[in-house]
Amino acid sequence: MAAVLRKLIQGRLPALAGVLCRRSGNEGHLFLNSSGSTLMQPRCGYSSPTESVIVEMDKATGVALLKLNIPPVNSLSLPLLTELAIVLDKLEMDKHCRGLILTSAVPNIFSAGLNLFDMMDKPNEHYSEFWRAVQEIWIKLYGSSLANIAAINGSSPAGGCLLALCSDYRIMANNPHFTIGLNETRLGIVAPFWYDILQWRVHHPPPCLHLFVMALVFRLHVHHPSAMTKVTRAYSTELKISVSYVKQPINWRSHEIYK
Ligand SMILES: CCC/C=C/C(=O)SCCNC(=O)CCNC(=O)[C@H](O)C(C)(C)COP(=O)([O-])OP(=O)([O-])OC[C@H]1O[C@@H](n2cnc3c(N)ncnc32)[C@H](O)[C@@H]1OP(=O)([O-])[O-]
Repeated sequence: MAAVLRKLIQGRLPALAGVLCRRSGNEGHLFLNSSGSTLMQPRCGYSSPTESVIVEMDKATGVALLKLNIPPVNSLSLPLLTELAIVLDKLEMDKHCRGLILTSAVPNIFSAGLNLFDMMDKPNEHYSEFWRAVQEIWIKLYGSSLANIAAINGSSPAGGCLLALCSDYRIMANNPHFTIGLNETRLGIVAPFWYDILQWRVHHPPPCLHLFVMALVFRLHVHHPSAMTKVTRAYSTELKISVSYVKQPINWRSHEIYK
């Protein structure tokens, strides 16, 4: 993974001016608490159970390791989405940061996708706020100037798959028990049309190409390589077109509709 990341971060644009996250000489773990403020901890620090996004910044490489840390399944609740958005903003503005790896601190689970309880028995205002937060994450990850990798170390259905697709590169643990894909249709949830845009980000075949194809076929798992190969061939034309759009920056004005 280190080699992949090194390759990806080559050519990273000079860091943005301004550092939102002020650091002392004590580089190491950076935690974001529920109020959005950061707490510096020594490199060998540990995460408090209440920290939902843990950031371990490696000063030598400029790579931040982001670990989702909401047991039992890292479901994307409004607070978690909000925290993640704040972390991404801070890293984007951190002149030391050149790339990030998104992974999970919860064993066997990357993310169970959107928190189902945020999508039921709530007032309409909540749904608006929740969906806005979902789209913010997509826009921030998709539009990030940092090289970003999803290290998928567990199951990653639905919105978890979205996080992976937003990244520049995906690496998934080879475990037959880990599943990934768009299962939300079973719940009556239709993937938004902007999911299509994610195909533009798919490059570096075959791993992320496989993942993209998985997003197109319902409940196809990574450990079915022969099925994957067939589907990949079937979509090869579309994928070639997609590659030309890789890293296409977001035009915020034209995406007003998503806000
Ligand atoms: C943007 C595009 C559109 C996206 C749409 C979506 O993402 S829609 C979302 C589509 N996502 C899904 O449909 C996810 C479906 N979930 C799964 O496939 C499995 O839970 C698993 C493979 C993630 C983990 O398997 P496992 O055997 O390791 O664990 P387990 O199954 O025993 O669950 C442990 C606890 O977590 C709870 N919980 C789980 N998910 C969610 C959730 N999303 N939310 C809230 N809670 C959730 C579960 O109820 C249980 O709670 P309990 O009873 O202990 O109080």
